[in-house]
Amino acid sequence: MVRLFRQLLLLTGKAGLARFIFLGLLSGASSFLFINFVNKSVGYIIAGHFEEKRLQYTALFAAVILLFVVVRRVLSLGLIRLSQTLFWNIRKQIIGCVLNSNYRQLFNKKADIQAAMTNDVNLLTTVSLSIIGFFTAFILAIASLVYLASISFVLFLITLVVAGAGSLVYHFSAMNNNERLKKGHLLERDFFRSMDTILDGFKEIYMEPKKGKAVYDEKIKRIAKNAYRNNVSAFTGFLNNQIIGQVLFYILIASILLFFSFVLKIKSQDIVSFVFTLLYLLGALETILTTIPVLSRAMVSSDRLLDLTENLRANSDRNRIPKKYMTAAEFDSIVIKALQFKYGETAQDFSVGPVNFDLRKGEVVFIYGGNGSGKTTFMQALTGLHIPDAGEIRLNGLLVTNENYPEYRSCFSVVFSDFYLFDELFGWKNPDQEKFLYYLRLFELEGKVTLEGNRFSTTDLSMGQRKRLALIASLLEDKPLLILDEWAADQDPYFRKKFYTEIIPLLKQSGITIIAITHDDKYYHCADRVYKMEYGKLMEKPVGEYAVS
Ligand SMILES: Nc1ncnc2c1ncn2[C@@H]1O[C@H](COP(=O)(O)OP(=O)(O)OP(=O)(O)O)[C@@H](O)[C@H]1O
Repeated sequence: MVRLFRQLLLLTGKAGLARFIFLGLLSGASSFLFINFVNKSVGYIIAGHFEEKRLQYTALFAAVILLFVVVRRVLSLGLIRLSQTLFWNIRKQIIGCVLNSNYRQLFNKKADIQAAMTNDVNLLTTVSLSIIGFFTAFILAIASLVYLASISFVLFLITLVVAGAGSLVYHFSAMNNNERLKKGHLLERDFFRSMDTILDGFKEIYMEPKKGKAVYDEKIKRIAKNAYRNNVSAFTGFLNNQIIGQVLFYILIASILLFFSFVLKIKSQDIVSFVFTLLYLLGALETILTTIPVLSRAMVSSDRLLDLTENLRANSDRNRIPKKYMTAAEFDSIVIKALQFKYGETAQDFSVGPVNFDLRKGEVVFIYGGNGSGKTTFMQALTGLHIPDAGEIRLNGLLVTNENYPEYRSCFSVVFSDFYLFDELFGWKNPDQEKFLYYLRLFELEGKVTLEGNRFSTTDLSMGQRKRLALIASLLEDKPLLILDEWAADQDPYFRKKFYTEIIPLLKQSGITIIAITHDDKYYHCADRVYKMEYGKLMEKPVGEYAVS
């Protein structure tokens, strides 16, 4: 609650919040004034001298209705704006944190982020709209209680005892319900995970519907069943509370009419006013009680959102935009000493290193090795995607540290084996069209794709062509180092030959330094140096071994 309040305060500022509170008070006051005028009018009507008050009360009713409309309009507009600002601010904040977060940490948080972006943010913003009703009802309830005390203090005390008993029941059951709501959120996250499995693996499911049925039966159905049970008991708990609250009030009203009015000898006019105000109080309490479950869910959502942003921030590696980009001409060397990287903490977790490795300007280096030997892991540690656990990296003699990692990473263009082909050259406003056309010819994609502004006309290409386009996009970035992870694996034999024997020498000639992970031993002679990765250890192999036979 406090965290949510702080978040709101950040958005509204102190003056803005004071304005909302003032308007909320006015809104509650206008509702209370209305009841008060109704009560008074009824009193005058019962007493038989309403005629002389008719004009005065016409004006008072008109004024209070006008006040109600104006205050509600201003308050509603303010809250709609606030809820939309909250909605987009939280989304932007989360995306900002995602963009700044550590690659390894982010990997495990996909489902959490998706659930937060859809469920939690939506809930939080819709609840901010129901706050008007809640706040007005709250003020009305307080004012009604004060009014009740002024009519009959004894009846007021009895009302307080009944309200207190209702609140206690509510409080204890709400704690259980909130736990259930938290569990509901966890189930929602599991649901998103399974949804991802279905959407990402749809090709495989389409080919073998048994897979889809198994995911449906074993995951979706189980989650739905658990979520159904959990949510039904949470909401039943809230509804039961509501019913208990209402029944207590009905008993109170009936007791006042049938019993207390005679025992306490209260004037019939006061009894009418008391019961009338009690009915209004009941309405206000009903609004409060129905809004509380939504508020509780919003509180859980807001806690989850704040936990997520705090967690993302804590794991941020401040992946800022580099202050300076190195050109190919400026690049001289990368020297790596005793680099080590380990996934996780246990003895079973795979590790790479210690690796000693150096790379000079314009070199072409190939790395090969069995599946799972650690080639990609090494490449990810070399490029700064994974931060090494030990050892040092020097770029042009300068030690790479946490402070200059962004500049270091920006020296590499990478085409990952599981690359993502952006349909726009994001971050490059005016790409060099001539260079693009040159590469398009070189990679034999002419007539297949064009560059419109910085957007590709299409990315609906074959896998091999998509990889060629991804490489072109990387080359347009003009980085000194090019890293390729099994790039040629999807190319046909003709283009594979062209890639190793023509394209790589051309790129080398233009000053680009290349590291390629490759299983194409037929072309290892095209490299200046060849390394083998085995169980996380990198060993240099003589290139002569791979001379063309
Ligand atoms: N995200 C990860 N978390 C934990 N361990 C991982 C992760 N990714 C890979 N590994 C482990 O690291 C080892 C090396 O994986 P890596 O991808 O580096 O191998 P590779 O040599 O590139 O293999 P391939 O030729 O199959 O692509 C694997 O055996 C795997 O157990």
